[in-house]
Amino acid sequence: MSTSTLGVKENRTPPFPASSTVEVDQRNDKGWTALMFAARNGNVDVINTLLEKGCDVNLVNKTGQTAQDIAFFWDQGNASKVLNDFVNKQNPDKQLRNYFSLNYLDRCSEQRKKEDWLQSKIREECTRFIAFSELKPFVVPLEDRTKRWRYTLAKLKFCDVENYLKSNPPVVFLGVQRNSGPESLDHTMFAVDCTEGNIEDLKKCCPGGTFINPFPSALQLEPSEAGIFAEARSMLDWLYRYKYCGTCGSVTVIAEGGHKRVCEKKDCISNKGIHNTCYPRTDPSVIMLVVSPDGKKCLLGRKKSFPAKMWSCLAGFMEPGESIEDTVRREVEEESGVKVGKVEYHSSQPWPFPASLMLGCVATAVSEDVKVDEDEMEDAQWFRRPELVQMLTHQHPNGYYIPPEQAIAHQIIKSWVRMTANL
Ligand SMILES: NC(=O)C1=CN([C@@H]2O[C@H](COP(=O)(O)OP(=O)(O)OC[C@H]3O[C@@H](n4cnc5c(N)ncnc54)[C@H](O)[C@@H]3O)[C@@H](O)[C@H]2O)C=CC1
Ligand SMILES: [Mg+2]
Ligand SMILES: [Mg+2]
Ligand SMILES: [Mg+2]
Ligand SMILES: [Zn+2]
Repeated sequence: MSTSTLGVKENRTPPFPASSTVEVDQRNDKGWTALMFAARNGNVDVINTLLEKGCDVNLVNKTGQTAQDIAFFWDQGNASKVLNDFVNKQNPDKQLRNYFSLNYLDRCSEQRKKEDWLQSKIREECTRFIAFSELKPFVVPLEDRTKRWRYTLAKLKFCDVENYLKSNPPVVFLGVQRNSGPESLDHTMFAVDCTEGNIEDLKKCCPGGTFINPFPSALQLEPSEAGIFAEARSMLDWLYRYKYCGTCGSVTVIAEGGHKRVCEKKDCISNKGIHNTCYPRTDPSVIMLVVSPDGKKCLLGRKKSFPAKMWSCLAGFMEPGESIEDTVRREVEEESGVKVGKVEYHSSQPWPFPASLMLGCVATAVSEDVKVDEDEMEDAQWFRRPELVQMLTHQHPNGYYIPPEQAIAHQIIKSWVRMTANL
């Protein structure tokens, strides 16, 4: 590739005088920064200098690639390493976590069986409670409206929820927030279901506090708390839905800090050995970007329930006895008629509506003809990379777009779009 394709002007203006300053993140007409060019050319010295001068390593060019993506794509090993190390140091979770996956609590599962320990923790001064009403989280709006995230979970004290606890509502032990430093204390965290109480009392303890709709408002929670919300909401939802024994129909009681339901009928078979009717459910689902056999297009669909103009990856629930690969092949063929060969795992995401675990994959199609399942889908179509870039950046001529960055579908699509050089 010639330099002009990358947007470097052939006839440069005279060099800058020694005393002048240059904006370190200056871009050309294709959105390329100096760091991106250095990454393209594997120039580690220039990369290090630019990083020292405080350039923004997270910027993307007009085709959605960061300097890191560019170095990786062009096989610039040393440049990739320098950029990866830098990004990892800046934010160790940035590359690894999907929204709803970042949960900083130590779940301390061994403590759940210790009823005395749980009871003493509930009353401790530094324990915090996250409240829900009808599975809506109690949050505090963030002051700074210019920021990307709008809410933080309200963290209540024992005295704030003491009255609610008297009526014995579902309570879930979520884990312990470990704090380092000599003075700092660990915070034990619980979720409490306040549906039956007077929620106005809570609002008095926490000025500005409000209950928000889990979907889509919870997608505006700070990402560092999204995983705690996911754990708490999926658990409370399970406790709410599974009041009766799945084996004999008797009433069950909540045990082990909310992580188990035990049948009251002593001789019920669910009280002998380990039974999956007693433990919280997780529903594995696959979500996949299907790539055409020539690697140039990918298949997106519109479920009938989607908002107008939004396209996303195909997705579907796993069935018992299926491997992830088999589910991907079956769901893609059911929904679009396209046959899939190779399936590669991308990443996963808890999806707490109510308890899915999305297993993200990239699948290679072995056929292209589309025959849409009209029961589930409104449409399915192949899209080329440039069109996906327009959808990612909300610049598509028809107004088409893909789900927001909080959805794993967005991340899988973005990572595929980035794996090319010449858009
Ligand atoms: N995080 C993301 O980016 C996205 C997540 N999703 C999620 O993926 C999941 C699966 O996708 P779908 O296309 O709806 O699946 P699907 O293609 O299997 O069709 C849904 C149908 O499957 C049946 N079904 C089988 N097992 C089920 C279970 N355990 N729970 C509920 N229904 C079950 C029901 O009849 C339901 O109507 C959903 O939870 C959806 O919310 C879907 C798209 C994007
Ligand atoms: Mg589906
Ligand atoms: Mg399906
Ligand atoms: Mg299905
Ligand atoms: Zn039973």
